[in-house]
Amino acid sequence: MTITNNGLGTDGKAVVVDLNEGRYEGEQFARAASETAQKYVLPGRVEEAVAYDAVILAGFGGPEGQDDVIPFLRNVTRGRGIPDERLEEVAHHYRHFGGVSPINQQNRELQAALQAEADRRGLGIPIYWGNRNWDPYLPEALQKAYDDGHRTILGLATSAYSSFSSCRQYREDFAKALDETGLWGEVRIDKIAQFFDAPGFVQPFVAGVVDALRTLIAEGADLTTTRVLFATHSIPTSDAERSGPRDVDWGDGGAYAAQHLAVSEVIMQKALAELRAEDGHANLPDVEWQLVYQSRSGPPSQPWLEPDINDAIAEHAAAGATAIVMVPVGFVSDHMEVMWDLDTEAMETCEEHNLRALRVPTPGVDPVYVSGLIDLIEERLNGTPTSERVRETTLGPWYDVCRPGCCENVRAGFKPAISGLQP
Ligand SMILES: CC1=C(CCC(=O)O)c2cc3nc(cc4[nH]c(cc5[nH]c(cc1n2)c(C)c5CCC(=O)O)c(CCC(=O)O)c4C)C(CCC(=O)O)=C3C
Ligand SMILES: [Fe+2]
Repeated sequence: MTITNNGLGTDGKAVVVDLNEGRYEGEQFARAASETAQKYVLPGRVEEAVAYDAVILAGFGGPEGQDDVIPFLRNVTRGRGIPDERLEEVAHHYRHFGGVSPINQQNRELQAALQAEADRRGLGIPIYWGNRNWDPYLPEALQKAYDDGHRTILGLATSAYSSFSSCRQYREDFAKALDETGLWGEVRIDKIAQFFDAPGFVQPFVAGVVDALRTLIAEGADLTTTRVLFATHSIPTSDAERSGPRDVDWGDGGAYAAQHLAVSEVIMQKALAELRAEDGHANLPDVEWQLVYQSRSGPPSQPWLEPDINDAIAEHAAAGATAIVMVPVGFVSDHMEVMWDLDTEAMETCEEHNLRALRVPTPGVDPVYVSGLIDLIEERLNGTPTSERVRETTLGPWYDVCRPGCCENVRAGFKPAISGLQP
C-alpha cells in the first residue's frame, strides 16, 4: 500500500495525497492515513500543475421512462432496505412527468457545452459523462476514458456545496468506479473542489434575481414586502454538522449552511447593486432574504435542516409579505427537485397565500457557468496559486484535497474516496 505525499506539506502549502496508487483496506488504510494526516497542513489546495488528459462529469442521474423509475429509486436508496411500496410514494413526482427526469438531458447538454468551450480554448481535453444512480454509470465513463488512453483524470461533480450527499458521496463513487473497473493504480482521478462561490456559478443567480426584481418593479410591486427565499436541499442535521472539515466551527448547519448563507448574501448584494446602478433605481430599498430548505425525506423522527420552504412562505404571508422570489441556489440545473418541490409544491403554497411568486433559473448551460467550470479545470491544469483563484466569498477557494473526516457519514460507514485524506 502506498500513499504518496507529493511533499508540500510542512511549508504550509497543499499536500497531495495520491489515493489512486493502491487499493486500501479499511483499518490498515485508516491507520496509515492518520500518520500522513499528522504532516498534513492546511489549506489543502493543490498548487501544482497536473497534466490531466480527460475530465469526467459526474451527475446524479435520473429515470428516462416509467419503467426506469423504481430501479432508479432502488439505486438511490441502495443499502437502506426501503421496500418498493415506499419507493412508489417517492415515485409519484417522476410518474407525474411521464417517468422522465430532465436531469440526464441537462447533463448531456452540459457535457456538450463544456466540450465546446474546452475546444474553443484549445485545451485538447475530452469531457466524459457518467452518473451515480443511472445510465450512463460512472464506471462506464471511466472505462471509456481508459480505453481511449486516458490515465490522469479530473472529476467534476454537478454539485457545488459540501456535505456527504453533495461532496463525499461523489468522491466515494469515483473510488467505486476505480474498484468496479479494476483500474486502481492504473488511473489517477482527482476531483474539482466545491465551487459554490465560483463566479461562474454565482453570476447566473445574480442575473436571475435582478430579472425577478425588475419584473416585480415593473408590475408596481412593493419590494419592502417582497421576500427572496434562497432554497437548497435539506439534509439530516447530523450530516450538516459533519459537512466540511471537522476542525473548523461552522456554526449551525455546518459548512453546508455556512456556504449557502455566504453565497446567498453575495448574490443579494450584487443583484441590488446592479439594480441600483440602473436609471431611476438608485434608492431601491434593501430586500429581505432568507435561506430555506426543501425536499426533505427520511423518517419524521430524524431532524433535517429547517425551515422548510413551504412553512417559510406561510410565515412570510402571515407577516404581510406580498411577493416571493425563489432562488434555487442549492442546485445546478432545473431537475426534478426544482420542477416538483419549487415549481409545483412551493408555487402552490404561494398561490394559497395569494402571493405573487417568481422562480429564478438554475445555471443550467448558461455560457457564464460553462465558462466558469472550464476556468476551474484550467486552475488545476495550471496549478493556479490559491491567491489567484477568484471566488466570491471569503470561505473559498474550497479545498482540493479533503481532510480526514470531511463530510463523513456515520450511517454509511467508512468507504474509500478519492481526493482526500482518509478516513
Ligand atoms: C444535498 C443533496 C442534493 C444536492 C447535491 C447534488 O445535486 O448531488 C441532492 C440532489 C438530488 N437528489 C435527487 C433525487 C433524490 N434524492 C433522494 C434522497 C436524498 N437526497 C439528499 C440530499 C441531496 N440530494 C438526501 C440527504 C437524501 C436522503 C437519502 C440519503 O441519505 O441518501 C432521493 C431518494 C428518495 C427520497 O428519499 O426522497 C431521490 C430520488 C436528484 C435527482 C433529481 C432528478 O431526478 O431530476 C438530485 C439532483
Ligand atoms: Fe437528493
